[in-house]
Amino acid sequence: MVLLLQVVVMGVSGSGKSTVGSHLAEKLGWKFYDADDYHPKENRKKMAEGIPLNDQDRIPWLCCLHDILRRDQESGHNAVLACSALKKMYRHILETRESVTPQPDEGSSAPLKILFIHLDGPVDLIAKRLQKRKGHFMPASLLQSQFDTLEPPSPPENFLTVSLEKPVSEIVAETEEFIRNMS
Ligand SMILES: Nc1ncnc2c1ncn2[C@@H]1O[C@H](COP(=O)(O)OP(=O)(O)OP(=O)(O)O)[C@@H](O)[C@H]1O
Ligand SMILES: O=C(O)[C@H](O)[C@@H](O)[C@H](O)[C@H](O)CO
Repeated sequence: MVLLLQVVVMGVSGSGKSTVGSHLAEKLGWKFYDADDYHPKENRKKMAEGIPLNDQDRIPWLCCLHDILRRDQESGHNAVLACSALKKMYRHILETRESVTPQPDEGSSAPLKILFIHLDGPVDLIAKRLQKRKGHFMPASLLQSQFDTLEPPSPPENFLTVSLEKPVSEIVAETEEFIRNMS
C-alpha cells in the first residue's frame, strides 16, 4: 500500500480505541501508538481522581502526539494512533499542531493526512464494558463527562464512524477495507 496516511481511532473512554487500534495496526502492518502512554502523570492522576481533563491539560499532550505522527509521515511510515480526540479542535491540533485558526501570515507545515475512525455506541454498553475492565486508571465515573465533551466528527472532516457494538474483528475488517479503497 503506497497511501501515506495516519489513522486515529477516536472515541470516549471505553469505546475500544486501544483494542481496535492495536488490532487494526497489526492487520495493516503499521506502527501503533496509544495516546494513553503519552499523558503526563498529572493528567493520569487527575483522571484517576475522577476529575475530567480540560483543554489546558490536553493541548500539550495533543501537540506531542502530532509530533509523533508528523515524524512518521515525514519518514514515510503509516501509523495508527488510539486517541480520544473528543473535540474538533483536538482533531485540528493532531492535523496541524495549531490550537487556533492560523493567521494567514503564519508559516506552518502542511496538515497531516489523518483518517479519524470514530467508535460510536450507546453509553450503557460502554459503561458495562468499563465495569468489566480491570486495572485501568480511568474510572467509569468519568464516562458521562466524556460524552459531554465529545463533538462527533462531521464533514468536511476525514472520518469513518463505526458502531462499537460490532465485534472487534468486524470493526477492523470494515476499517481496513475503507482504508484500502482510499488508496
Ligand atoms: N468491539 C468490542 N466488543 C466487545 N468488547 C470490546 C470491544 N472493544 C473493546 N472492548 C472491551 O471494552 C473495554 C474497553 O476497551 P479499550 O480499553 O480498548 O477502550 P478505550 O477506548 O481504549 O478506553 P480508554 O480510553 O479508557 O483507554 C476493554 O475491556 C475491551 O476488551
Ligand atoms: O481525552 C481524555 O479525556 C482522555 O484521553 C480519555 O478520553 C482517555 O480515555 C483516558 O486517557 C483513559 O484512557
